[in-house]
Amino acid sequence: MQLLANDLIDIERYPISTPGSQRDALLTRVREELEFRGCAVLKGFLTPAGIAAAVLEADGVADKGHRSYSRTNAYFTTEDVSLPASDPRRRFFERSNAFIPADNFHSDGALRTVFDSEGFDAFIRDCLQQPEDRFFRYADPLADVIVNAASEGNGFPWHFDTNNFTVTLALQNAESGGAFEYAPMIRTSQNENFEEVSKVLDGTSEKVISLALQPGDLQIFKGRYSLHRVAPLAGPTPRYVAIFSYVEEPNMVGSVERTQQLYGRTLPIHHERAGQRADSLVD
Ligand SMILES: O=C(O)CCC(=O)C(=O)O
Ligand SMILES: [Fe+2]
Repeated sequence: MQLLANDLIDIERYPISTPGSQRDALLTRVREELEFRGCAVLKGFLTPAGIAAAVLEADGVADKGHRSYSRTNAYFTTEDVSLPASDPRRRFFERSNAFIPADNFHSDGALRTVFDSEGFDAFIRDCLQQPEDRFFRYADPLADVIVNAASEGNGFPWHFDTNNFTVTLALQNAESGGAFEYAPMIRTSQNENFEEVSKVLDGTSEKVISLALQPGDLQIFKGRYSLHRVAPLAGPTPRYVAIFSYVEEPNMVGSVERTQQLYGRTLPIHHERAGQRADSLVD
């Protein structure tokens, strides 16, 4: 049976591809949330049928998730012992999440049916108020559409994203825990703000916001500048979140090191394009 985007997305509530006052009002609300907190949520973006189809798709490829459960710092870099031990670049945490790489999600599956639906990219770009020449899909064939499958344990510890803009679709929650926590706009492309980053890692920052997302919720998030994590979780049910990534530069892919860590493999494109970045943040 062919999946149709209009059955998967609640288009009555979220007419993302229909110009008009309802779409305009939605854009106004989302832009405000993005401006003040670097994050906006569209509750119930997927229909119940959309949630069911996406969970079925994720379950079907869950065994393709890379489960290295490695220790990572907020920057996905290897340890630099020349730095003081307290430096946030030397603070490593355990992960308990596996990423199901993008090449497991096919164009006729639920996730790409939503992602590739007419007007989806344009709506996200409008929300983010990005000019056309500063808004591209992440060109990484292992990472443009992935599922974060987190099982009991530490979740996905504090980190920054390489891609500028992340769009997530919550699909399934664990029995407990797994909140999305973030420190809005804690760094800029000019300033790493290691001091405040350390406070977040220590659990002493007052900047952290916690969101309990429900299956079907769409979240737009500026993850390159906002330190964030999936809080520890418990119970036998994996937490599934689909992630669609966008960047400000064309042709951008993940670094070799990060791709190897997250997906357990790299492709020639990761080596060919190593180091192509618009900024010089750590990663
Ligand atoms: O699963 C989530 O809610 C977000 C995961 C995340 O931060 C990431 O994959 O970079
Ligand atoms: Fe992230």
